[in-house]
Amino acid sequence: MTRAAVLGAGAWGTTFAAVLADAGTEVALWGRDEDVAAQINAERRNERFLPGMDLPEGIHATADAREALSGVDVVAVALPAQKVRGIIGPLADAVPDGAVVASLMKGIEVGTHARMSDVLRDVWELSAERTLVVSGPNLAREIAVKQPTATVVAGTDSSAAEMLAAATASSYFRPYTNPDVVGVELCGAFKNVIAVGVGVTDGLGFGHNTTATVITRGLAEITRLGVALGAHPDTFSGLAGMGDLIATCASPLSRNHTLGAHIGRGLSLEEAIERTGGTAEGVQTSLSIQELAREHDVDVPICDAVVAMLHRGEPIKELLTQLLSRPRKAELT
Ligand SMILES: NC(=O)c1ccc[n+]([C@@H]2O[C@H](COP(=O)([O-])OP(=O)(O)OC[C@H]3O[C@@H](n4cnc5c(N)ncnc54)[C@H](O)[C@@H]3O)[C@@H](O)[C@H]2O)c1
Ligand SMILES: O=P(O)(O)OC[C@H](O)CO
Repeated sequence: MTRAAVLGAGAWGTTFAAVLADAGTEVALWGRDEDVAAQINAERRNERFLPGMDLPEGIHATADAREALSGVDVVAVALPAQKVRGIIGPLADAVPDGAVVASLMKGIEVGTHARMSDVLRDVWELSAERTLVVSGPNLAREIAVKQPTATVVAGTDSSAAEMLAAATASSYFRPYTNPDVVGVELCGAFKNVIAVGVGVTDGLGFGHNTTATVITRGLAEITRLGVALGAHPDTFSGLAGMGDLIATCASPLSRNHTLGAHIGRGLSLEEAIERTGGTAEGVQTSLSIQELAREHDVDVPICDAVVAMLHRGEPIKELLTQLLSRPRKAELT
């Protein structure tokens, strides 16, 4: 039987632990809060991060990360993207030599512009073959009640990706493998920025035409940057690309979408973060994406508008006018 450790007992880490347990994988879930771990073990609930959701029996929660990591075949990391480097650094010697390590995170590190799998590789000195990414249309609260969904397990070593896919597959969770780590990971991070943008237009009271426009042109931005970074063009129309964009931009469960809607209704960034709760990665990742795009000479006007709104407090209506009055261009380039 495969043994897994999940680091991070927030909404997604807890849900992913349930996915592993339901697939027959033995799973230890690490969270820093002892009360959260105690409640998961005693009541099969994580009321702080996943209120109202029942968890399966097979999860052993602990506040001791070294205990969670001991003897596992798979390590899955679900921590806030901007904090993960500092949190996992001290655990480097506790990661078993042969274990594959998967990033479940959807962000790009500010300053370094590193994708999360690169942060894991850097901090834990992992080979590319041992490092995986899981990303797709995966809203935690839907999966926690076993609503059917699919995801992508990306890895350069197909046998490692297949191992994690087998360790997560169940009657409600269908993993596909993909060798395009760069593309899958960029999709997961960049879609959060686009979801903030769609949330803003919702908050302004605009309808489905606007939503569809931002999603579609957002996908064009993600694809342009991804291809410039060496990703496979087909990844962007797949589950991690279009699939996750639809889920995140359409659902009120998305923290990024919700945060954008608060901004569109006139809240400040601080108020929006407070009201949203949980980790809305698009806020900081918008800065990294904008800088990455500049480095690679890629045009990302929606991302630019999100950065201007969130981080420079520029008026939304003026930014919209600027977006719509840019020089016209052909859709196909
Ligand atoms: N929630 C989802 O539906 C979902 C789905 C797919 C991917 N993701 C991604 O997973 C990642 C985690 O998201 P989440 O939804 O679980 O976030 P969350 O806000 O629900 O949980 C964050 C977790 O990180 C822990 N944490 C924060 N700071 C810490 C520190 N200094 N030391 C130790 N632990 C710390 C918190 O205690 C909590 O357990 C993000 O990158 C997100 O984009 C989320
Ligand atoms: O709640 P969000 O906005 O972090 O989105 C959650 C997942 O990434 C959706 O796939």
